Amino acid sequence: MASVLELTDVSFVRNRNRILDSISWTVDEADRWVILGPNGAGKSTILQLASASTHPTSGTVEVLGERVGKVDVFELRTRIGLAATGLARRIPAHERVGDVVLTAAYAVTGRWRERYESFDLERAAEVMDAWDLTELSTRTFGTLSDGERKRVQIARAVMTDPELMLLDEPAGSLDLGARESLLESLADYASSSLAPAIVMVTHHVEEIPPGFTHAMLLGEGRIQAAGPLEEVLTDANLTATFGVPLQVQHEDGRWRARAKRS
Ligand SMILES: Nc1ncnc2c1ncn2[C@@H]1O[C@H](COP(=O)(O)OP(=O)(O)OP(=O)(O)O)[C@@H](O)[C@H]1O
Repeated sequence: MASVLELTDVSFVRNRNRILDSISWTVDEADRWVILGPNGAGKSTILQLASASTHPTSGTVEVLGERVGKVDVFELRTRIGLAATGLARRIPAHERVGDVVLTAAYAVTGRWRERYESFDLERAAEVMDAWDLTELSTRTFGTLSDGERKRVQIARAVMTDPELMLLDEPAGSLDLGARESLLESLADYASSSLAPAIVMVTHHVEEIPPGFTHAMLLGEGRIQAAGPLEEVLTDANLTATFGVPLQVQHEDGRWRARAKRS
């Protein structure tokens, strides 16, 4: 099985702060990973490295077989789907939903003079249908609810058929109904043999979509545990990572965690 992402002994230091420390991690093409950890653990920084948006201070990052630092990152980024809040902030509020998805074909936000081919238009329609956005296609991005915006961001990332999909807290700030419906869509997407490798950052085990295969627990910039979900999501590992006694349950493909009663 080919690896799509390989971090070898990666450290990332900013303002003398060691944000990531000696991270070695491999993602294979059939993997669906979740990265869990407390605030400030370094989760989003790992996604920035994986999306070739930044370089490690030491160690090496290989994305889709290309070594970051030795390759044209603009070309490489077109092969990566990224749905993150920072990116969503760059989408103009007046942009129509259909155009937010379509403009991913040119890796731009804000439709201008690009000439779209009929296959771009067909692909955008297909993706909007799969992510329940067809009825919203003429609405402007600024008028959408948080849940709808998350869907649009993911659809935009899916649009270019990426070889690696990176999702930063896709269910963060969603109400229960919006969360459940998004998780269902993510589970459908993840279950397709055509879907790329997926790495999703979250704070909550409840947000792990059914069908995800692996977990990394990150604490203070270090990997606390990484591997198949069932091996990693144990009471002991979650307790050590989040610093409170936790009890984890797994039922019907979903995970739950709560404080252990003494
Ligand atoms: N450019 C920077 N300079 C200094 N510190 C930084 C920089 N970027 C990130 N940090 C710090 O690195 C740590 C990890 O940040 P990161 O956003 O990766 O964590 P996270 O696990 O995604 O957090 P959260 O769950 O709160 O989103 C934080 O303490 C953050 O303040």
